[in-house]
Amino acid sequence: MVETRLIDGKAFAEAMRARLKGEVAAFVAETGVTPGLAVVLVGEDPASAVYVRNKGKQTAEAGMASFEHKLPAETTQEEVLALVQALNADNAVHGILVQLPLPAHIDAQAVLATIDPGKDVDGFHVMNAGRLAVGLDALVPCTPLGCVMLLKDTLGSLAGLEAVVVGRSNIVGKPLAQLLLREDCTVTIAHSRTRDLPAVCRRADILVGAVGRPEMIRGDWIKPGATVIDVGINRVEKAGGGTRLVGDVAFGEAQGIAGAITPVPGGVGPMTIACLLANTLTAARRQAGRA
Ligand SMILES: Nc1nc2c(c(=O)[nH]1)N[C@@H](CN(C=O)c1ccc(C(=O)N[C@@H](CCC(=O)O)C(=O)O)cc1)CN2
Repeated sequence: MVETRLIDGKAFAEAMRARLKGEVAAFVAETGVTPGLAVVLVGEDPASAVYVRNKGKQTAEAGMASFEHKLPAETTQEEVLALVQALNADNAVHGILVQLPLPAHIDAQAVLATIDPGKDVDGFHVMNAGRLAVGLDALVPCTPLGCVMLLKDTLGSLAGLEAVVVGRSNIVGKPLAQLLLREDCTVTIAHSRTRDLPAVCRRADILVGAVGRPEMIRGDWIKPGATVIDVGINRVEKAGGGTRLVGDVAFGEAQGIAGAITPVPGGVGPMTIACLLANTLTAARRQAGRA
């Protein structure tokens, strides 16, 4: 039986935001420029509306300017592209984020491709994905960046560790694999067609769940002592009515097996917005020629 340590992403993100607030104040004093983040929300998805509200609030708390653009669900692709182009040209805006998912009639790839790569604080533009893949400086997707920060804080050096990322999305799985490779891990990306997924997971010193399937990764898939990062945020029905959030990992079963694990909520989720603020400051520094 292993004693399982809880990785407190909420506390880590709070400390990071406090640090960033100081760095933003120093940047403003030095340059006279206030970093600005524009967030575009299309439609009325309730979870997205909460995330966008929190982004605006935390951006302002960090001393940065927040520009929110809320568009109705029936907005056309051309209208979204025109807004992104206007934000690209706006000198007060250093970071642009289009909240995902977009309504089905909008081609998300076309929208992401229109964002100026220097203002792409989500790191989803192919230019940033490519730069990350070949080891050049890039704006890095926020959730994977947050995962690696928590891992390094928990484990120190990640060099030589066997990492298994379950999930191959462009937003989390693929960029996270690139970041872990950059940390000299031996990386496997597993997915729905992987043969004997439990056996692949059992090899992992670092096991990441990023599939969006509630509690799919069971306790007996975890190698004793492994560090488990749960990126899943799944809302499920509670037995007595109402809903609760669970991750992609069966958290209760992981107790006594994993060496350390991120909870849901309060693990990886809060790191996403903290890293977004960090990317916005990085983008502003680069645009001001200070990085
Ligand atoms: N353009 C983007 N769209 C989306 C991203 C993204 O990084 N860029 N990620 C997710 C949503 N997301 C941010 O946008 C996000 C998700 C979760 C959290 C978070 O703090 N979660 C809390 C629980 C929140 C709750 O109660 O529902 C936690 O895990 O503790 C922050 C941001 C998809 N879209």
